[in-house]
Amino acid sequence: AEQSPDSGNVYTLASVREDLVRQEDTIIYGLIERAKFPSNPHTYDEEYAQIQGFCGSLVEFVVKNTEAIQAKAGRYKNPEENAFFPENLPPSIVPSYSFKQFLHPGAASININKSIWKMYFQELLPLLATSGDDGNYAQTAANDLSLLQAISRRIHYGKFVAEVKFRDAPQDYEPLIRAKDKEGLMKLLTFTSVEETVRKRVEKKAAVFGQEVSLDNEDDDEENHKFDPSVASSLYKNWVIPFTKEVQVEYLLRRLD
Ligand SMILES: O=C(O)C(=O)C[C@]1(C(=O)O)C=C[C@@H](O)C=C1
Repeated sequence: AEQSPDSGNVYTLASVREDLVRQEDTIIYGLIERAKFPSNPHTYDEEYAQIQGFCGSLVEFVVKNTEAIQAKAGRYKNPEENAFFPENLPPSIVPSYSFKQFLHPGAASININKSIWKMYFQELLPLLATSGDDGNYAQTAANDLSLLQAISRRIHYGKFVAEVKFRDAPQDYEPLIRAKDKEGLMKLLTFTSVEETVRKRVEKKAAVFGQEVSLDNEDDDEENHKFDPSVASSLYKNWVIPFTKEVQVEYLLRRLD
């Protein structure tokens, strides 16, 4: 297709919302994959891990080392990605793609993965995983990481949502930014009906994607889900949407620097 001179503007409110909808699928599959394993407490227990030359739990070991490999392979060159342990990540060793400079440079300093990490282990996992131990600690940690990454990517995508909203109505945002009016910004960027639609769709997707599929119609079992669909809507209602909004406010506060 022919590129218009304005094709630097690849993001619109419709396109970022479409992207958020697609990211729901990734998060829900991530929930299904993590729910496949029981709680497996040894994955998170520093005393149990006893890894030579490493201080921390098995999940920290897997996340830190996987992030280091992915950093070398260029993952964090993409402004949509934010590491959980950004300190001391090795540089990329692969040729770099030139990503569109869409965000204000202040975006790079926003990383709320510490809050996401805490929410994930303290709030989400107890709702999602049945208690038990099946020994699959490494697999459990790997599934934790891919779900954490999907949630983090979704939440930090708020930077793009905020930039689009700012460009669409700078006259509304600028006075609030100058006044550092967090509450006013929060109100201006909120669309309650959109949030409700998101929550309902996520719950429906969780029920549909988590269904047992059988070829015999009689056997279709609406009750037997791979995880409780209300966990997905709670995740969005209590954490994903509020964190996405927090990222938007943080981004906007830096937008005129
Ligand atoms: O769609 C938007 O406008 C967003 O900012 C995203 C989002 C969300 O996290 O789903 C957050 C705030 C809005 O109130 C509605 C939805």
